[in-house]
Amino acid sequence: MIKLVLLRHGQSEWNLENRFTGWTDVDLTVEGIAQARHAGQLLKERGYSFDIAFTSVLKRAIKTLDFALEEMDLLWIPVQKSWRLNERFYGALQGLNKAEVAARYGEEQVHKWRRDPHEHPPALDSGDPRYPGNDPRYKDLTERELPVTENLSETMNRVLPYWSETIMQAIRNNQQVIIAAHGNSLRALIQYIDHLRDEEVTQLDIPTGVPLVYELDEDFNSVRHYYLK
Ligand SMILES: O=C(O)[C@@H](CO)OP(=O)(O)O
Repeated sequence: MIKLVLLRHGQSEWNLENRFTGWTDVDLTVEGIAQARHAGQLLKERGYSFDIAFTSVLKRAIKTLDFALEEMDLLWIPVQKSWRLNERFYGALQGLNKAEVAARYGEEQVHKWRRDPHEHPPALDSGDPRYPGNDPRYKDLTERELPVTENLSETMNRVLPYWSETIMQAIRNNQQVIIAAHGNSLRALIQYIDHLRDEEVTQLDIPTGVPLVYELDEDFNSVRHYYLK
């Protein structure tokens, strides 16, 4: 039986301020750090250990992983970072307050932007300082790969190659894996692993800093899943 641990980052500064975050590289709050440490303590108490970790190139996920691994005395394991595990790119909404956007465009529209797998948030243009093409960490991405907006289904399209080519390969090599990532990159992965319909993924909200264990059979079919609490 394969046990895969998924961990959404701890509370970030913009979770707290209720702002659309996406690829903005905001830090963890004090509460977020405590959540990450608690996640590591729980994993240790329940006997989990890891051979390799995967995370995004955003510090809220990287630090969450590090705090959790520190609690497990596993800071030494290899960590692979990929932009493919980044949060969904929220386009021109990044930085805006979710309640203020709802007051302006209506709750229904904001709900669609946030949870409809096929709805695009407004795009930003490549001259915008928030355009990732200006950020050295994305210098190896092609223009096609650099997003100006993303819906959940496009997030899934860039998460899945990393899952099937890199992470599944590590699992096949009998490595115990933890993935520390983001609300929407994990939702995309879970939709795929658990064969969720669009309506089901719309209902799925993953809490910050709580380890989510997926048990998979040898063909990577989901058998059951549960949060460690
Ligand atoms: O702002 C974001 O990037 C995400 C995660 O915090 O928000 P939402 O849950 O609205 O998709």
